[in-house]
Amino acid sequence: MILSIEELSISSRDRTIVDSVSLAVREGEFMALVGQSGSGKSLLSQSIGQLLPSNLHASGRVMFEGINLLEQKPKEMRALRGSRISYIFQDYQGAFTPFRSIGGHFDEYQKIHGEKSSAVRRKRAVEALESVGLGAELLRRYPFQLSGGQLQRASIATSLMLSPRLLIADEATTALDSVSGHRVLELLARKQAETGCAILFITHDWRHVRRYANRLAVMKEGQIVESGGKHRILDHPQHEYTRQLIEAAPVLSRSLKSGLKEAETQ
Ligand SMILES: Nc1ncnc2c1ncn2[C@@H]1O[C@H](COP(=O)(O)OP(=O)(O)OP(=O)(O)O)[C@@H](O)[C@H]1O
Repeated sequence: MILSIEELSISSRDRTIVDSVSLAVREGEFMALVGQSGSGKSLLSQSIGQLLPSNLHASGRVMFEGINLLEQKPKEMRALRGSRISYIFQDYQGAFTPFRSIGGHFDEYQKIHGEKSSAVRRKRAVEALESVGLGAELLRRYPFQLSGGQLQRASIATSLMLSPRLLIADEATTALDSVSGHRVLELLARKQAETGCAILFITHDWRHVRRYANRLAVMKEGQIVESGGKHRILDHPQHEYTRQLIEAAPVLSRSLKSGLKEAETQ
């Protein structure tokens, strides 16, 4: 188990938003987290990296490589984030400062994580860009000179540069058109196969669940109502809410065969 969330609750001053959730992510697996808007998926994922808004408090345990992340000091968490645990967000544009070149971002990221040699930083940046299908010439460009899909790929390259063991992707493809979104997912799946990192993938898109996930967890009103192997849940959902979600997903409500065909042509 790479990540074990045990009885995690997240509360504001006047309400409990995530209520005693337990969830495990295994080494190297692709775990999808689904559920209606506002059910607490993003907050759950933010709590793993101590990224919750300051008015919210997390309790319980978030065990990663033998340590409870909720108890780590901010400095220790900063060292872990980006190196052992990485995030990819929907708002990838927010990850870039407008007037710093793409190369500048890669450089800064590595400096923060202790790489002192500028030659090594440059080499790694080029490799990282190439690994997501982008050329070294992009290093000199500024964020506004890249398309949405290119920028998201550049942000993924940054997230994967230091070979994290856990990648948390919160609606990473939502802001992209379906072709770019599909490319990003293919890229993530390929990088996962190469590096063996686990992925916790938050999505509303059941085509992605169908195609890429190994296991999934379904969240409703701050609780996980069902989790397990993808095929078990998609073919034999136990919880009424899961059934409703699957029925509401246009691709999945048809037969498996046509659902797959549609996903493949995206
Ligand atoms: N800083 C905050 N203070 C108080 N409540 C918050 C705060 N941030 C989020 N919430 C509330 O917590 C609930 C869960 O939010 P969260 O963003 O985790 O949902 P989600 O499942 O990720 O939704 P979506 O699928 O739309 O992204 C929502 O009701 C939201 O309004």
